Amino acid sequence: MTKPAPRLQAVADTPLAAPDAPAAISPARAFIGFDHVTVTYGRGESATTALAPTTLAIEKGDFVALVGPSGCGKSTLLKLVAELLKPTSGNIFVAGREVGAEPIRIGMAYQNATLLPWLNIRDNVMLPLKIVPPFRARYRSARKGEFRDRVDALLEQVGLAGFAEKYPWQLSGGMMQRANLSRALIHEPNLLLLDEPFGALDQFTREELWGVMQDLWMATKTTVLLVTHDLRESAFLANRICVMSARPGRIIEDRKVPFAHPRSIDQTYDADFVGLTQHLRSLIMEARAETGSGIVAPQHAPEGA
Ligand SMILES: Nc1ncnc2c1ncn2[C@@H]1O[C@H](COP(=O)(O)OP(=O)(O)OP(=O)(O)O)[C@@H](O)[C@H]1O
Repeated sequence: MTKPAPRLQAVADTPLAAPDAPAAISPARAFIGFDHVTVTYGRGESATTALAPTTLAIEKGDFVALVGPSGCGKSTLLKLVAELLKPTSGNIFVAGREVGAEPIRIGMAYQNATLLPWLNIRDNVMLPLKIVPPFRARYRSARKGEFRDRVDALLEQVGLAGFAEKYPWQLSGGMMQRANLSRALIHEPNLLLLDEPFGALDQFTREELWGVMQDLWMATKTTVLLVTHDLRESAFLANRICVMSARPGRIIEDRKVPFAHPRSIDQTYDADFVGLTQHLRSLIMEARAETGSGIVAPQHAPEGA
């Protein structure tokens, strides 16, 4: 079995280079860049510092997984990128500009599929095309047939062929998440933000959707930021994993995942793969132990183990 990588101590807001650390680039030149960003919620005695000074540079086309103890600031980081939250200090860059300077197309999917119950699946998935420029103008100029074909093609790609006319309540949880992912991707986002989108699914459905997500990412090469508690999921999908400390969160390790895509579920039981997830787990266990807080999802044991 491959030896787990050595534990790395981070002493500043920039993590020490892991053996497979991505090349260092300046946040201002990155596709997504965090430059000494902090977040404190509230004020005075009720203030909670969620994010300690964090510097991070994500390149276009990266699939980055954010893992760490519960409450360490992973979702906070996603909200900053989506401009749902402003940093308390520091600068955030998107596509080489200050966040918000030039809007980019963002797709989002969360743990609970937020499909509108009164729309069928096709109309749910079509929604961003009605709202987001430049598609909005084309939708108004009666290109609906073209968009309908586009939605149906994507539904087929995610395994929902024949379900376009169904309503969300007629689908299983896994099917709803397939539709949710389709809606997040239909408008060809430059950036996909995923906050535990597979967290509520059973293991087999989750693994199926990892395959769907991997295929979609390989086809589109959209930049993805995935928050997950499932370390196997992070190592299956991402080409880069950032591990965060307990709150106030900071990145304590930033490493490339050394396995070529496409990856198979069987591969996740290989010694190298298990070594990587064990290493991530030990980092998070140590981070949790520092504060006595946080929840780490158990690793899935190999079948028959
Ligand atoms: N609006 C808010 N007001 C006050 N505190 C908040 C707010 N949002 C988040 N927090 C706190 O900030 C910290 C980080 O929250 P965040 O949701 O980013 O963590 P997380 O790593 O995504 O957690 P989990 O893995 O459990 O989903 C937590 O302690 C949380 O309680």
